Amino acid sequence: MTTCLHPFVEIRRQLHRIPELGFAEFKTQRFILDYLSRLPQDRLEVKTWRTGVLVKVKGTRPTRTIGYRTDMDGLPIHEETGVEFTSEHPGQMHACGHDLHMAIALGILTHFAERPVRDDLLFLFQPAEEGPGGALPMMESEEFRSWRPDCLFALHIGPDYPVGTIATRPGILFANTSELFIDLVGTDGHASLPHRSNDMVIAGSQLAMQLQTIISRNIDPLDSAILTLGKVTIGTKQNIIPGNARLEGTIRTLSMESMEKIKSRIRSLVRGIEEGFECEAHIDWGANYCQVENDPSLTREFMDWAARHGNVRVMECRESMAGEDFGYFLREIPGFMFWLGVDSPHGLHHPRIHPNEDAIPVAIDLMTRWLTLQADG
Ligand SMILES: CC(=O)N[C@@H](CCC[C@H](N)C(=O)O)C(=O)O
Repeated sequence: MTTCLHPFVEIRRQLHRIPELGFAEFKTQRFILDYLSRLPQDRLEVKTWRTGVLVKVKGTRPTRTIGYRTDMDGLPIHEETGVEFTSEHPGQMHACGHDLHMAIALGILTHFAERPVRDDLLFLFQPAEEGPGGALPMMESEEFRSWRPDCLFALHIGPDYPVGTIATRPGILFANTSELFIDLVGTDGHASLPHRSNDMVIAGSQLAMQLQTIISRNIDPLDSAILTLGKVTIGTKQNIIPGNARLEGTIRTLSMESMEKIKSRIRSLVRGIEEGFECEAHIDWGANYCQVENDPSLTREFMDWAARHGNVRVMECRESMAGEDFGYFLREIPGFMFWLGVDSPHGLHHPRIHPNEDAIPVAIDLMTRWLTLQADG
């Protein structure tokens, strides 16, 4: 027996098959452009920027531009869901819901392409959210600046929330982030000659432990901050003293002050390791995202409206220590982001994340009505 899928669930599944990493979303961009070409064209204007897409749906009597943003990229994760629409790209997976985000954006866009409203609507398909960050360069592009919206909205799937629930808060929703890469360089040698080498196993593991003192000893306990080392690479063989160590991680804070303080402590501890172990060190901060700070009054208005007129249950949530480069847009343009409940037993970035697709029509309906309210006044 074949079941008839909701059209945007089908689209989500097609996108799920072709995850691509940041700024390599070539098939994804092609998929979106092909889809757009099948919509009524009379009110659509389409531009590309790198692997992203910008779509304007022209209003009937526009006075402003209402924006909606989705991200596009997948992650370097080997999928283990076992679904029949599993990733066709080995080692790459939509494990952060960007396939759902895009399907929802296309659903909303389709509605307005067929039923225009008074104001212009701008849909941003933004690449590279997972890194190195597409929001900031997209904002700086001529393509964006010439169509800059007056307000901007977005959602992120929330595996911890049931379908039919949305969660958000006025003010900070997502943390400041900074990647962290530290290289230590000592001297390789024979395992039996420690006095003639300079062992980076000892220096690197000392540093890994010392870094964990920063949050517990230097940050106000009532503030929130994280320093996670996700990868440490030292050595090649059990009887070789390795002269290189690489520590890779991420820092999360709810204020720029804490971020600066943590970076300053990292610099000091790394200097201490250089001095104490007579090695050389190099720190690279990688990609940095600013916090997602929801506009307080727009967010409150949305939460009250959704609770009364939406088809959803609305929760006021706590801040998340995840990062999102949507924060760069909200630094300049009023708007908000919210969690869309998708009730997955496995969380974001997990190889078995399995969002409940019933959330897709819920989000399309909710945001179509919210954007209509914004655009028709
Ligand atoms: C929603 C989500 O999971 N976002 C990512 C953003 C990555 C930021 C950056 N590459 C880093 O690792 O610091 C997250 O890991 O929170």
